[in-house]
Formats: sequence, C-alpha cells, structure tokens
Amino acid sequence: MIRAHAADVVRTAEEAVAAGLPDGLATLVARASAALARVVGQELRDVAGRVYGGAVVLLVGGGTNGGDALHAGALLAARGAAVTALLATPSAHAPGLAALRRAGGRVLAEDAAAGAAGRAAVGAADVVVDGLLGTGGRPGLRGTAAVLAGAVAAGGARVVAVDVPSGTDVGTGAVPAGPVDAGSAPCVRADVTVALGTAKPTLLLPPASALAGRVVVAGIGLRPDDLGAPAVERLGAADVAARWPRPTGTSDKYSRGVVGVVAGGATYTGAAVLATGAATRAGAGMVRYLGPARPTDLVRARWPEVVPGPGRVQAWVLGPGVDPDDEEQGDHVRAALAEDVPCVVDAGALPALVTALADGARGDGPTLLLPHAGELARLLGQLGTPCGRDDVEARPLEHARRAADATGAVVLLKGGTTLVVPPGRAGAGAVPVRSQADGTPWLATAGSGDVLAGVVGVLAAAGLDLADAGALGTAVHGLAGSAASAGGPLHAEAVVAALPEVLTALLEDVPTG
Ligand SMILES: NC(=O)C1=CN([C@@H]2O[C@H](COP(=O)(O)OP(=O)(O)OC[C@H]3O[C@@H](n4cnc5c(N)ncnc54)[C@H](OP(=O)(O)O)[C@@H]3O)[C@@H](O)[C@H]2O)[C@@H](O)CC1
Ligand SMILES: Nc1ncnc2c1ncn2[C@@H]1O[C@H](COP(=O)(O)OP(=O)(O)O)[C@@H](O)[C@H]1O
Ligand SMILES: [K+]
Repeated sequence: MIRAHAADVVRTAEEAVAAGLPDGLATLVARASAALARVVGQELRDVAGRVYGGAVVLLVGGGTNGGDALHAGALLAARGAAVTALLATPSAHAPGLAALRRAGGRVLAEDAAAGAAGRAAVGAADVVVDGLLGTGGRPGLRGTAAVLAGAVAAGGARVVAVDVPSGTDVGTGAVPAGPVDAGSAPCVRADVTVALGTAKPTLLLPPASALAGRVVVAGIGLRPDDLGAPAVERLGAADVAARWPRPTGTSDKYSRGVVGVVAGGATYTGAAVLATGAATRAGAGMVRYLGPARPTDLVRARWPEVVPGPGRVQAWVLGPGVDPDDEEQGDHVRAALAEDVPCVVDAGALPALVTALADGARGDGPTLLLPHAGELARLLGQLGTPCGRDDVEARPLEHARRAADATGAVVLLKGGTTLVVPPGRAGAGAVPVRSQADGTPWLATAGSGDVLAGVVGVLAAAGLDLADAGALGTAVHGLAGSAASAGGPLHAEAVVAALPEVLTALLEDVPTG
C-alpha cells in the first residue's frame, strides 16, 4: 500500500515531530537528505558503476526541498562524487549551501546556472537531483527553474526528484501546460521520486503520476497518528488479497452473491459474453443475465453456468455494450436501478442513471459509475456542467469528484491509472481516493472495460463497500491483463481466461481470516 497525504497535513505532522527533537526541523532535514543520498548513490552505481567520481547535479530552489538536495549533495561529495549545485534562486538554503561547500561541492549562482556553465554541467551529469520545489511549490516552474528543467529534459541523465517532481500540482496531480524544450519546461520528469515521510497526492494522481517514475517512500520519523487518513492510496497485491471475499464452509451460492448483468444487445453481443464471463471467472456465487435472444444464446453457449432471465440479485452490472436507444435493455436497466441493491453502472446505462436520479427513480442502494474520460465528460454535460474529454484527462480527480458529488455515487474513472473517487471530501473517517495502476497499456482494447464491469460486480454482490469493490476489481483486472499480455497484445477474452489463475496466485499467499 502506498499512502499519500496532503501537503498541509504533512507539514503539521512534521512540526509535531520536530517539536520533540533537540534540533527540530534540522534533524528531519538530516534524515531526509540521508535517505535521498542513499537513493542517489544507488542510481549512481547503476548509471556510472560507482559513487566515487560520479557526476551529480543538484537543481536547487528557495525552500527546504532545495535544502534536502544540498545536504544530500554534501553527503555524496564526501563519498567522492563530483557534485555541482545549480541555484534557481538568490536565497538558497544557507545551512545546505555551507555543508555542500565544506564537502567540496561546486555551487553555480543563478546567472551561471541558467547559462552555458549550467547546461554543460547538466549535459555531463550521471544523476540530476530535482530540489527545485517540494510541498511548498505552486504548480508551474518559471524563470531560472524553468530553464534548468528544460536543460534536464533535453539531457540524458537519470533524474531523482526530492519529494515531488517540481512544477506539478502537489495536491491534485495536474500538470501545467507549456512547451517542453531545451530552453524551458513547466515541470520536471523524474525516473525516481524519494517521497519524504509519506507520498504526496501528485505521486499517485494522473497525469502528474506519470512524471514521478518509481516512488521510494523514505521514513523520516513522522507518526501515523499525526498524519491521519491519507488523501489518496494505492492498494498493493497483499491489500487486495486480504480484502478479497472468500467462501467459507457455510457459504452457498446466494450468500456469496448473485450478480445480475444487463449488457450487450442486438448489436454488441460480445459485451454480454465478456461481462458475464468475467463475473463467473472472478468467483460470483451465481450470474444472471438479462438481454435479447441473440446475446442470451451466445452467453449460454459460452458459459452454461450463467442463468438467463429475471430473479433476485445482490448487485447489478448495468450497461456494458448497451445501446442507450435499445428499448428492451433500457427497460431492464431502469427496473434494476429502481431496486434497492448496489448498482455498477457502465457505458450505455450512465445516461439512464442520471435520468433516474433526476426522477427520484433510483432505489435505495449504493451506486458505482465506471466511465472512461469521454463518458465522464458526457455525464458531466448531462449533469449540467459540460466539459470536454481533454478537460477530464488534464484534471481527472477534479472531474471525477464533481460527478461523485453531483450523483452521490462512487466514480471509477478508467484509464492507464484508474481513480476510484467516493462522494464527499476526504477527511476524518472518509474513504480516501484510490489510484490503481496495476495493468498494462495493452488493456486499452475493445471489451476490456466489459471485463472490469463483471469483476467489480462480483465484489459488489459479495457486499463490499463500492469504493473497495472498484479498487479491488481494478487491481485484479490489471493483474489479469498483465498476465494475459505477457508483454504483447491481448484480447479481452484472454483477460477473462486469466482471472482464476491470477486470483488463485493472489489468494494463496494470504491466510484466511
Ligand atoms: N517541513 C518539514 O518539516 C520538512 C520538509 N522537508 C522538505 O521541505 C519541503 C518543503 O519545503 P518548503 O515548505 O520550504 O517548500 P519548497 O517547496 O521547498 O519551496 C517553497 C519555496 O519556493 C517558492 N515557490 C513556490 N512555488 C514556486 C514556483 N512555482 N516557482 C518558483 N518559486 C516558487 C516559494 O516562494 P514564495 O514565492 O512563496 O515566497 C518558497 O520560497 C518538502 O517538500 C521536503 O522536501 C523535509 O526535509 C522534511 C522536513
Ligand atoms: N493505457 C492503459 N494502461 C492500462 N490500462 C488501460 C489503459 N487504457 C485503458 N486501460 C484500461 O482498459 C479498460 C478499457 O475500458 P473501456 O474504455 O471501457 O473499454 P471498452 O468499452 O472497449 O471495454 C479500463 O479498465 C481501463 O482502465
Ligand atoms: K522536487
């Protein structure tokens, strides 16, 4: 599990710990820079074979983030690395500067750093350490910081970011617009980010999460009680396994959960086969299918265990491959939405959900929406706040949250990184935003989302909270996609086929509760 806390929460937790330390903040900076120096040392060994003689360039802004970089540089210089600090500010962290100079490091003031000498240093660097901005940074680099980030983007050095990739929006993961060239960049792209004390939301939230590289969380002594609930979290395999529902000796098919699926139609028959197949392969107690004769026949031929026709269910999966103009499927969707059971609403059923909410026709059960970016833009339009797909992709958390707050549903926004956003602000007792990136880009293929809907339906029918169902289902869908791909193309049916094997491997390592 990776947990990310908001900048103000981290600052308060740091102050609480620092207050009890003889040297206060300086002790935390010493811990942070020691952890940072260890990671940079590993990268140097990887790139240059050893620390001694390796070329390290520090990009240094005006805050403590720059101080961390300078102190880490001093530790590396003491181990024989050739360390050059490029200052983006006239007022860099004074104790850090003094330490670096004492250890034999070189310091280029702003003018030289932004000119030919700075470019030459970046060009010759094995590792660049990004200490321009940390949790006190506003998004978007300007001035010398932007010039230095441009030089790094044009060079080939390994980049280690201190705490966050500078220039990204620490709280939301937005990436400021602006050209990236050898002369300027609005933010830094890192290969590794050393998160100090805890991760920050920008490391887990797209699009900025793509600029963080590998995330290493370095303990600096912050207390979990001071940090409280995270704003964002990413479940690991052990977290998924521990939460995945398992049958016991007294289970029967009904207690495990019956999933009702309204998917496909005369045109998109495959969605019906994929969604029902995913639900059976992910371990539903039973799967019911509602749809016209042709997809029903195909579902029965492929999965004889699926039960066609109406009946009681513990959760509905509504909409994969459903044409919103299909009257017959539309009737099934509306009837299901009116029931007091959890509903997982995808694709063609999303417009019907908005209508049902407006008409007071949604029953008394929780709802989980599964839009991709284009569908979320359309949904927001229907909810009275129109926007484009590009807007959603630039600020996915903001838009998913808007839809969650407007509908009262949990919103699972699909993509390379999938966000699961519950309604209401994060805070004491609130469920954090989940961010899962377990899959492979090969999952971007037709029918892949139908499989996800079926997997999530199993968890909803088993009685999981829908935010958990969304995150766990996304993780397992991603793992099954990776298993089906083996590094190359996959088709959605192969993801269904991979589910039992992936779940078996996942669950066998964790003892039953
Ligand atoms: N606190 C602790 O206990 C510990 C903190 N630690 C470390 O401290 C980091 C946070 O340090 P920090 O608070 O000094 O903020 P940081 O981001 O380095 O600099 C802010 C400065 O930059 C400026 N500035 C802002 N935006 C800008 C922009 N777009 N372009 C240009 N300038 C901009 C802003 O100036 P302003 O314009 O607001 O006057 C301000 O001077 C944290 O990430 C971690 O690395 C750890 O060592 C552990 C202990
Ligand atoms: N670049 C990517 N990397 C990993 N997973 C992706 C990527 N793009 C899409 N996915 C996943 O693939 C699935 C695609 O779903 P969706 O867009 O609904 O496709 P369809 O409607 O054709 O089934 C989602 O689970 C999404 O998270
Ligand atoms: K940084």
